[in-house]
Order: sequence, then C-alpha cells, then structure tokens
Amino acid sequence: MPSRLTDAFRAHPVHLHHKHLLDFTSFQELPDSYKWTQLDDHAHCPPGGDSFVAESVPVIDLSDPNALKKIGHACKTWGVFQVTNHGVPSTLLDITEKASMSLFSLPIQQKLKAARLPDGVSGYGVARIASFFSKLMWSEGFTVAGSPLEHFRQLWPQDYSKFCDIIEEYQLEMQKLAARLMWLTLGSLGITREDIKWAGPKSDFKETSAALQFNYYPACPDPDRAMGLAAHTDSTLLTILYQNSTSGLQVLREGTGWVTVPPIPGGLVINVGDLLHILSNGLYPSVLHRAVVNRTKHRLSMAYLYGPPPSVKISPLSKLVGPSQPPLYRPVTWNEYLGTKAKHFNKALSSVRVCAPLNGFVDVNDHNNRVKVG
Ligand SMILES: O=C(O)CCC(=O)C(=O)O
Ligand SMILES: [Fe+2]
Repeated sequence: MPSRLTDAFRAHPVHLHHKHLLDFTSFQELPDSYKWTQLDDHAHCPPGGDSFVAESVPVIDLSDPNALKKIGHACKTWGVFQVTNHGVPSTLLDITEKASMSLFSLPIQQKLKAARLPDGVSGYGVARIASFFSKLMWSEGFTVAGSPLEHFRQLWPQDYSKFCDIIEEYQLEMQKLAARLMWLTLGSLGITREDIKWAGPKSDFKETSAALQFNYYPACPDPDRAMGLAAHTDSTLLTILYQNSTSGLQVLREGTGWVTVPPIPGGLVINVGDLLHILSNGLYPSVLHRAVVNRTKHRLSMAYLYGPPPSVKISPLSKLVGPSQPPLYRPVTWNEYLGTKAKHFNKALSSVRVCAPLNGFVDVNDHNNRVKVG
C-alpha cells in the first residue's frame, strides 16, 4: 500500500547520491566531509564532549496516578520526557532492536536494494535533513511508512515475512501507546474527547498516520567532531523513541544547553513534535534534539513518528485560544506541514505562524538562530 505521507516529499525530493552511504567500518580516521564545526550546525554548537548538567529529563511512570499532571509539566517545561511502565512488552522492544540490527548489518550492496527513492518516504538512506547541511552525518537510516513488505523482500528474500511480522506487531503496540499518550497530554491541557472529533468514534486515534524511523550510528573514530543526526524538531504530534543502551540523544534546554537523555532499561522517550506545538497554541513547545556518536560503541534508535489522519487540519484548539491568547498558527494538514518542513527545515514552524506571541515566548527554532548554546 503506498504511504499516504508520500505526497509531501514529491515537491521536495532529496537527491543524495549513494556514495554518501559509506561503509563506516572502513575508516580509521574521520574524513573531512564528516567534520562538523560551529558554522556547519544550525544550532551553532558542534557535538563536543559531554558537559555536566545537573538537570535531567523527567522520567514518568505511567502507572503513577499523577502521570497526567507530570506529563503536562514535562511538556510545558521540557518538550520531552521518558516513560516507564508503558505496557509495551520488553521482549518486543528487544526483538525489534535485533531485527533492525540485522538490517543495518547487511552488506551495503544489499541495503541499497531497498534504497529510498529521492521523492519517497520508505526505505534505506541518509537522514532526509541531510540536504540542509554541507557536512555528512555519521549515521544511516531506514524508514517504514505503511508496510515494509516490498523492501524487506529485497533485503531478505528468504525470511522477510518473519521481519514483517515483527514490524507489524511493533507498529500496533506503538499505535496503542501513542493514543494513550495523546489523551494524557491533551487531558493535561483540559481537552476532552468531545474536543477532538478526529480521534474517531471510539476516541482511539485509529485513523492517524505514522512512520517508523530506524537510525544506526556506527562507532566513530572522532566523535567530538562528528554529528550523528543534526539538531531538529520532529514534524509529528509526538514521537516515541526507543534507544539502545548507548547514550547519544541530546535535547536543548533553554538557558542550559544540550542535555543528554540517558537510556533507561525498558524506557521510552517521548518528544513533543511541531504539530502538538501548533495544537497547543505553543503551550507545549516542540523539543530541539540531536544525536551525537560514540568512539567505541554503536548506537541504535527506533522512532515512531506519530501524526494525525491525512485530511485533518491541525490548528490551535479553540479551548486554548481567546481574546488574550489569539491563535498563533494557521491550520495545516500533516502532509502540508511535511512539505513546509522539507522546504524550510527548522524555520517551518515560524513559516506557519500567523501572529507574534503575546507572552514573549518564541519558537525554539527562531531562538536557536540567535543564541549560542552548549
Ligand atoms: O537517534 C536518536 O536518538 C534521535 C532520532 C531522531 O531524532 C529521529 O529519528 O527523528
Ligand atoms: Fe527526531
């Protein structure tokens, strides 16, 4: 089944020659094309070493009766949190991690058989945001939007169905968790089931769309100068991210700089995306994040990118706007917004803004162009 997200990228294809997808294991030294400086990074802060930061991203136990309140606070102040007791079986997380490791461990010629087309969404390739940077990122990726069947047949002609089953089960579990998190997040804003008609007759967000993004970051000979995945916000409502036991995810904390989100066993990271930022009229700002790499250990992450049904226009919720809080953003569908992001990247959110905020709050990405962090 063709992905409904595909249309968004037709107008902005990413033409990246496969020479960019290198066999990372062959390098003893970091090639110049992978050396990032302050100027190469829109966030004006090259990867660098870990600095000590006292603050840490909230960890919320979903079985805690105060989870809703804690999620609201985390969304408002961080735009990111980790969840435990989320109901996704740890065996499924392990199996899916192993399946994606099998994928990235295939010979490069085999992986290229499932290469993402320039105007496509699914398949193997470099990060889509790579086209906005002159330096290369130390990572490879695989995106699944809809069914992975065709690509998996290319990758594993003999046992593709086993891998398809794993992905399908993972997608189902993520869908359930995403719907639960949506109600917790919206509930923390005082939004009820009557306010979100597009959640469907059973309020289960069954018609929403999503993509799965697998990222692989090989061990790197010069991690302080390499970039795994450059700073960006996700164009989602929310993202559910699983990371293996190697740390690398960092989020930008206002006034502090980059804060590492440490992997916790069985934990999942939840990012507020740009569409939730719009829906909440800026009350829950999307989080700027990036991935750095490691000298000795590879890193793997699996991001479930969760958005609304394709035809739904996302705009600030009417309960959250009023005479003193005018709507800050114009209505957009997910596809429209992905097209805007493909063109404007980190300026996408400001490009759909219709009015300056009254409370002095600025979009993280605007901010990011003025402030040096780190
Ligand atoms: O690898 C990570 O931790 C970050 C991945 C990510 O931000 C993404 O896929 O959008
Ligand atoms: Fe991301």
